Amino acid sequence: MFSESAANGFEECSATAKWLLSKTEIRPLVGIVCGSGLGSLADILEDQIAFQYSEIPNFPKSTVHGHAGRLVFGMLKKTPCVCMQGRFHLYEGYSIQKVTMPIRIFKLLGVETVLLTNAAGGLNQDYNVGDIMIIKDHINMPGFVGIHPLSGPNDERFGIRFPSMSDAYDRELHQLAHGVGVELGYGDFLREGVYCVLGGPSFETIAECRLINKLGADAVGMSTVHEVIVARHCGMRVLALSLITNKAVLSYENQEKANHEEVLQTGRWRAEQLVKLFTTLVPRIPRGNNT
Ligand SMILES: O=P(O)(O)O[C@H]1O[C@H](CO)[C@@H](O)[C@H]1O
Ligand SMILES: Nc1nc2[nH]cnc2c(=O)[nH]1
Repeated sequence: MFSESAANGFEECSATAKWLLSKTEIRPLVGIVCGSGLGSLADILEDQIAFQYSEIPNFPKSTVHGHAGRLVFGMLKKTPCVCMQGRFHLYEGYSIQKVTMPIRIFKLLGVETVLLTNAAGGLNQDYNVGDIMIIKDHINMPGFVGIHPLSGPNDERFGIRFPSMSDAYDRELHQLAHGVGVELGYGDFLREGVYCVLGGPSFETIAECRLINKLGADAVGMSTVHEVIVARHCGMRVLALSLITNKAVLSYENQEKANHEEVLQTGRWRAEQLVKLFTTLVPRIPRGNNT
């Protein structure tokens, strides 16, 4: 129906948002994106109305194990939410515009705050598997070579041509998440750090891990950053969390190898704590002050 070059164009996203709004009375203020193995976060929503991605006009399909491919609307305490149970990645073959299209749809649904989660490899040698890292900043590796979700003509209806990214990760939400984590007794495995995105789908070599660690990254993955940029471009506030699902291999003495099954297993193991974190956090998110 729509051409790929306009995959996240205003008209295309509006048509999809309009279709969704005609099927549910929920008007979400918070949008949640579930990372690999973290799909159970959607279960926290009450009075659910769920759509398979395949039935939503103009929506991509999930192809990765651990990403169910459902868009779930529901209430969390008194907050209306929408949750992507499964996200899209560049390595699936989607254009960067298609990967980030759901974030623009969030905006057009009325979402003010986006909560993103991902599974990531821990580069910081102090990190352990199962740590939850509040992302304070990112390194957009694909962006260094022009693979950027805002490349191409800018549509002012979404945002400005040159958006700042020095305030990409909302400091108030960061403090809120940290406070809730401590309150729930998660202090021992709560971190804050820098996330680096690479294209995937292969995991990193040892030399690549060493390089990005030296550049200042604490964790590495294949998602989130494009979504953050698009969310900030259109003025939604962002909180992003990485679950450290495996330790990145930085030494030739180490025989370990990253693998997707371990990533999913760690997701299932920590899901309960993430569910509690979100259930406590979401009702405390301030409303109506987009930046
Ligand atoms: O970032 P999410 O979607 O959590 O998934 C992460 O886990 C997968 C690798 O196991 C990659 O897709 C990586 O990006
Ligand atoms: N690139 C990358 N993505 C991941 N997702 C989960 N773990 C990893 C990892 O070690 N590297």
